[in-house]
Amino acid sequence: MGRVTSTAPAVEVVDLVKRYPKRDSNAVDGVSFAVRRGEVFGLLGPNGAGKTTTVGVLTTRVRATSGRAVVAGADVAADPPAARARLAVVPQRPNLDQSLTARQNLLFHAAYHGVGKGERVRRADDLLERFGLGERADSKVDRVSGGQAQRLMIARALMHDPQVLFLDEPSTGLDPQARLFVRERVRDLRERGTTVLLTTHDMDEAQELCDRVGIVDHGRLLDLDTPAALVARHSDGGTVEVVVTPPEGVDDVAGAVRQALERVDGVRGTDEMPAERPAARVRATVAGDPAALLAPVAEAVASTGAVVTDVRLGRPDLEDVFISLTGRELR
Ligand SMILES: Nc1ncnc2c1ncn2[C@@H]1O[C@H](COP(=O)(O)OP(=O)(O)OP(=O)(O)O)[C@@H](O)[C@H]1O
Repeated sequence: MGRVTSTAPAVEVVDLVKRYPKRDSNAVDGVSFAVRRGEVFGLLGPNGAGKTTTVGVLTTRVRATSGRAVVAGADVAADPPAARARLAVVPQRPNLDQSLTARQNLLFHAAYHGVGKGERVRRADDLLERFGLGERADSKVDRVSGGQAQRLMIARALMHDPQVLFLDEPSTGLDPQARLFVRERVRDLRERGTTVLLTTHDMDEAQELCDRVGIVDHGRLLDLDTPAALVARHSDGGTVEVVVTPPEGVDDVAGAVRQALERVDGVRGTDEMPAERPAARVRATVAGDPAALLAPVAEAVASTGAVVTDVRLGRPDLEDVFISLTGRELR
């Protein structure tokens, strides 16, 4: 299939609104964003934020109340078949055909999308191999594990060579190993130039996988940028935690260390944390990057005569961004 060669975005959403019947608020409440071609883009938000509904509209499964959505140049409302030919979706819940083998699931999907016979067989072999399903190719799907089913759904989605792949909560419910495998496959797809739009409520997944992340809550897009830029914009600072051994004859080493740390430029405050006596653990809340304060913190501790035996940096992440934007935790 011919690829779109212009610089038009892979996905474009303008003022999208979806209100389900008999609901008194919008599930998607005026969302606009664009995904670049070749990008891995994440929608990050808690359950009920409107991520699945947004993907539903983009994949022609949900009809928008208003607004516009375009995938690989096809307007999803005006020309759903064109959109469906250029996109693929891996839904949250498994929807494989249980009566078919793994290979048959792939072949039927490709046949439905009009891929010729020789090409279907070639693609199925290639994808079964890439997704580590070679040995499972001729097993009935009801015998495969949850992780294998997820891999098979992604492989199936790729059978018609989509330009944009939608992954709805790709690693929810998977064990750590299966999760890792899915993440590696998403990175492969990026290298191959496939645009990926994924939804997640897992900030580690968003931070690790996505070139850019849109933070959604209550149907609204609160901010959108690279994970690093979001963190820089919405969370200032982190923590430096030190474990210290007191010098001979000092009873309140924690108090002395806290006093010394509070005089360090960039330290906003300190707390004493539980520790095994006679060691003490003190956490300093700092402005900016905590790594930049390592040297002055070490110096301040040394000035008390205590010896540092452990240091831990607490760097801000997308969870802090979410809290800063909404006042609530993501999970
Ligand atoms: N078919 C439906 N009919 C009525 N309300 C719905 C329907 N689907 C979703 N909703 C509601 O729309 C809102 C957004 O749900 P949506 O599933 O899009 O959120 P989400 O961020 O994807 O969360 P999840 O990860 O739980 O799917 C929620 O309040 C949900 O209850």
